[in-house]
Amino acid sequence: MSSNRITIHRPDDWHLHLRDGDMLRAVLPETSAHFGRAIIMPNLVPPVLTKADATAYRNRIVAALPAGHEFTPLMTLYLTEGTDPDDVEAAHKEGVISALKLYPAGATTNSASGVRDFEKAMLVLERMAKLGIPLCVHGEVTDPEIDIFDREAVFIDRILAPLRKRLPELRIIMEHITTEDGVEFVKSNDTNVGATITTHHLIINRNAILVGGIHPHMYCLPVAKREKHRLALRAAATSGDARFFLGTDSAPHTDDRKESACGCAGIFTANNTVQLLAHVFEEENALDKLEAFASLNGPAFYGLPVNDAKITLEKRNVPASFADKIDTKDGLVTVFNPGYDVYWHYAS
Ligand SMILES: NC(=O)N[C@@H](CC(=O)O)C(=O)O
Ligand SMILES: [Zn+2]
Ligand SMILES: [Zn+2]
Repeated sequence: MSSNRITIHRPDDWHLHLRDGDMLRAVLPETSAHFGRAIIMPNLVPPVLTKADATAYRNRIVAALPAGHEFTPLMTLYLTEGTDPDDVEAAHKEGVISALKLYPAGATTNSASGVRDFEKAMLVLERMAKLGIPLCVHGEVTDPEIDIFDREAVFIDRILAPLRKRLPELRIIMEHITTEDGVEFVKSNDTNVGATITTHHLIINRNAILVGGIHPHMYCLPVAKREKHRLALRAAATSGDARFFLGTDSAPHTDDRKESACGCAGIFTANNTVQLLAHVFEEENALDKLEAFASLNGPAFYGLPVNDAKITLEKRNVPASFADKIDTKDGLVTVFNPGYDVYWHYAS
């Protein structure tokens, strides 16, 4: 493979926020232009709770797809203490859902209906383990005494490790890992545990949020950590280890809600992720591992085929240009800016 040109199977996004209504219509094309499939997060207001909710949401997504875009939304249900195991089983057997999503109550955007008492979710989790339905986890504790930079590591110790012991057959994806602890936890388990890694957590550390002023467009949850953690994430993503795969966590919020006294968490990367990843993997001398991370490991974990289509990226001596804002009827959404030019383009 020449280091200036790379052909890979079309990528998928294993963690994506599309929202609904006007926002959905504005952001969906930015994903469907690049990705074959995406795991669609259920944290709408109100959340996607049942098979019927997921079916209706999937139909709204498909209806919003631009002509000519080939894209399959993979739906999830939002796990609550009231989730009905029989509804989950029916949604799985009818092919409506690909996973359930666990939000500790209060951990992140629209997580108020999440789980407080994990005992109350055990019946559903046991059914999922039996049926092989994966659990996507937002892995942060919400205990106010725990420092925000420690919340992922503490979640692993308090919640995830005990859950693994209790239900070793449950397939778990630690979403958007941000720490060396997350990487080590995945590696110390078998193939029933995987993790998604975002584009932005491979690029920024916490300085990007706080140095030289406060940068609301660099704020997401879990919050970016110190540099050693970014390096651990880079090593995991570029290792080829099948348990690590791309989940952009592209999460649109309008500028007025980000640039505020209490700004929302979420970074939008749908439209520049693929080119940014080529840049990152080249920096790590690992372009040959890009396909595993973006296109192969995710489908393997979810038991799905790899996309037939291929894409070719090439490095040119002119920078790629990306929209820096997405125009929506709700307002502008700022796109993640890595702070440098990227020379990777789709080959025409
Ligand atoms: N990642 C974020 O900072 N925000 C996500 C929620 C989430 O994935 O935790 C969102 O819905 O905006
Ligand atoms: Zn999350
Ligand atoms: Zn998310």
